Amino acid sequence: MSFITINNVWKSYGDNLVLERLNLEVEQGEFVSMVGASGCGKSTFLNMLLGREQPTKGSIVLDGETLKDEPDADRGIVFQKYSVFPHLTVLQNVMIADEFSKAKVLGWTFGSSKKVIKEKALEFIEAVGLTPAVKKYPHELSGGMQQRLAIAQALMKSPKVLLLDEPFGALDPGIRSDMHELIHDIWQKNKLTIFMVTHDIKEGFELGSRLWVFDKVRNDPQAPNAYGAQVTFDLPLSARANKEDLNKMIEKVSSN
Ligand SMILES: Nc1ncnc2c1ncn2[C@@H]1O[C@H](COP(=O)(O)OP(=O)(O)OP(=O)(O)O)[C@@H](O)[C@H]1O
Repeated sequence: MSFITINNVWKSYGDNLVLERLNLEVEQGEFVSMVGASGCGKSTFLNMLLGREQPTKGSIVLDGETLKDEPDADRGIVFQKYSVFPHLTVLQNVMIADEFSKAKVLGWTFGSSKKVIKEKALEFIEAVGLTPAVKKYPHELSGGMQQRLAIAQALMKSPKVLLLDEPFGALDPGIRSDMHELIHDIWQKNKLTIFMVTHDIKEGFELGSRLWVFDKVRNDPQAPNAYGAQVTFDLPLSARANKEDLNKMIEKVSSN
């Protein structure tokens, strides 16, 4: 059995059918990039993986268990908009991300467990390159640094699956490519399974080990909500596609 199995998943909101007939299998350690037109249901799909939304029909099975109907520590998420706490330092922001650490950070628990959490937080802070900023507050950080902080927070929960919803959409191109390196390294080192929504098809090709294109196969102009999107392309990608292959693949997907 695959690590994640998506069994005939349909999702609608009222009479708006957003996704239909999704049948997909994902192995542990895959990095799935997801692209598609605005409004075709990519975030909705991510929200179902997170457990924040339920399929209208069908099921999603993670590691042998049907997903519960609420988010848990198995799945960490990083959004385009930074989710850091403005009144906490970098270190406190990462420590508080630990599921059980809230009380400890606030001072109700002292001693060795707090020390362990701090050590773990410092490791992730180092992994995302924020060690020099450990005592800084979010308003003292650039956009890229805040996003690094959000990634460290997500990793702190040791998720089996990392969900990225346009994580680099708000960043400048130079910083984006640094972040690509970072997320690629984190993916490899932690053997994570990653799902990333992006509007940048090139980013999807560069970063993923697999690319899904969401699109509507059927379209009724008289009833635009009657049909949902499906995954119309499921392309395996080499570890890091070279530029020439990349351009060929982009042309192939863009012409469809
Ligand atoms: N909570 C909700 N209630 C009702 N409709 C919703 C809800 N969430 C999403 N939708 C609808 O589902 C459809 C898909 O939205 P979704 O945000 O998943 O698309 P997307 O592909 O991620 O779009 P974008 O690329 O613009 O972020 C849209 O028609 C949206 O209005």
